[in-house]
Amino acid sequence: MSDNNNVSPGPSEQIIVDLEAGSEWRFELEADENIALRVLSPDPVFINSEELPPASWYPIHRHTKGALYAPTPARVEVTSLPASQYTSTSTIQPQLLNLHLALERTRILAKRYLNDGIANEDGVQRGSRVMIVGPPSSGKTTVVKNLVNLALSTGMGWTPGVVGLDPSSPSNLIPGTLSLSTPSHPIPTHHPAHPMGSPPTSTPSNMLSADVPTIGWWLGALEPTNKNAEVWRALVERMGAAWRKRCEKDKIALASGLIVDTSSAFTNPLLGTKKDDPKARYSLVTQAVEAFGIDTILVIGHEKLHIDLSRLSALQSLGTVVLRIPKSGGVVDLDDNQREIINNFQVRSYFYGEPPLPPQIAPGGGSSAGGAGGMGLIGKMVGLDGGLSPYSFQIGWETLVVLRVGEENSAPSSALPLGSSRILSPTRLTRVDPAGPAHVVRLLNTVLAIVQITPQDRITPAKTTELATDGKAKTEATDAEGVKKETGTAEGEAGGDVEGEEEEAVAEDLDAEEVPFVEEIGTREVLGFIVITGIDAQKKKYTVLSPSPGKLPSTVALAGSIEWVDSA
Ligand SMILES: Nc1ncnc2c1ncn2[C@@H]1O[C@H](COP(=O)(O)OP(=O)(O)OP(=O)(O)O)[C@@H](O)[C@H]1O
Repeated sequence: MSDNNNVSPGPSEQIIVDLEAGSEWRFELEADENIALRVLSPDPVFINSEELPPASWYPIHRHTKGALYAPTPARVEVTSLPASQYTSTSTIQPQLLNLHLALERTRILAKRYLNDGIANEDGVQRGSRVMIVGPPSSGKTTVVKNLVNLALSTGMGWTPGVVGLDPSSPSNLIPGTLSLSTPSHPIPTHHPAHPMGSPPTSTPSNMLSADVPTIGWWLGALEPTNKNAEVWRALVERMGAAWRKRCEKDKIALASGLIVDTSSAFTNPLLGTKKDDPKARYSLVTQAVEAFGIDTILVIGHEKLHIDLSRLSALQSLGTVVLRIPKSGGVVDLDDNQREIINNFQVRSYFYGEPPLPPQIAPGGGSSAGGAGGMGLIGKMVGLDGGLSPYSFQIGWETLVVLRVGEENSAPSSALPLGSSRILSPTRLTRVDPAGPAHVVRLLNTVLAIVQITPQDRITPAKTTELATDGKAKTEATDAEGVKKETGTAEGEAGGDVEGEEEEAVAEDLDAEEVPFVEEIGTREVLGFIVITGIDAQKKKYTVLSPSPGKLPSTVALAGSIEWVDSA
């Protein structure tokens, strides 16, 4: 590590950072620090393996932590020097590059095999599927991003799948989501909100359409726990199936491989261990390996985890290779407060798009174009996505059907007759009763995931609480056998408000206590997200924020424990 003697004031008070070959310039931006960078030397400089465009300004927003990497001596101009910055020659970039080369070899062999039928002596038939695991703040997401950007920079046209199994730092959606995306261009590092790409743009037809095509599934919590493990398992199964389906149709996706980011909860050996198999260890890791066909697990740092996973018989029988890579010395340990700030930022940019450039770093050449009182930068700025215009409207309690998924949301067992126990599906749906005051208050500021409903998803009212022969009370949701045939399309019935006008109730037969949908809708991919920003108990209406004007694509929504208050 070296101190600031690599930083010097340049001509006309430029701030210059000189990087020696193979070194990193690391920075941590505080809440009031926004910077822009430009490369002055001829050789390339990288940020998370994306090459900085030569001579253009590259803005980096407040709260971002990261590093520039220079393989050869480089000179970079910075608009202002962050309070926390230093250079270091201890970088893991060479290890990441070696990994990338190994993955690239597999991709090329797989492509030859899939396109031209040319077999290879290693028997490679598809791109590698790699899962990164490690403790909190070990640099998992950063490693994923580097490997993805390295693959996307080769010019080979790869479209690697990126799986976000870390709902606390979701790739390109909002906290509480699991995602599968297929970026096709190197992903920039302008702000900490979306490490794997720009937030979705607002289009009425599909709220998840984005620079990076993404499918999302809603866990509604920031990490897997023993309570939501069954919902997690169901979601991961579905994600694995979505990736398999994609690969069946798309040989390039199959050859490009898959890179999976995981929750730090995966390091807990007992996470998801079931009562009927108490000896199982790392059961959610094994399940993800099976669901996605993972062939390589990369453990960051953590020696014991590496040994544990290498010895796990379930992984050995699947033939999964477990490798260990060093933790970068630059990784910043984020505290709860910083995580909360980033999570809020993620939700905000889902609705509002990229934040506008702060006046100090907006282009403007000294004019006021950069904003009131802004100095403005002279020179070209890299192209940025614009802001989005979300839309707020009111919708009736009866129109928006809010559901919760999972066992933990059902009534407490203490409410059952003495000596009874209930048998519940772990992914059962519970309708949030809008008339129950406690429920309604709990929904304020709640983020909801919208799910698509088809007529086949509707069922007749659930049969409930029948007494089993042993005298125990048994509660079951009605399953698809009870499908009620209806004629109209879901879209025709389930609409959101257009320009503030409230729609009629979805279906008159909705009883607040019953969930008239098959359980499977609780774990299917989501169409987008809304937030309940207000509740009018007298008029029985919610005020919701939606990313785009017009009809909601469905009025069935899943709640979780994710809340958001716009504090920007
Ligand atoms: N070499 C580096 N120099 C400076 N900052 C870095 C470096 N590597 C990673 N960081 C920063 O450290 C922070 C934590 O890294 P990252 O999010 O990749 O870790 P993680 O293991 O995925 O965290 P989580 O606990 O959320 O799962 C991020 O803000 C990241 O940008």
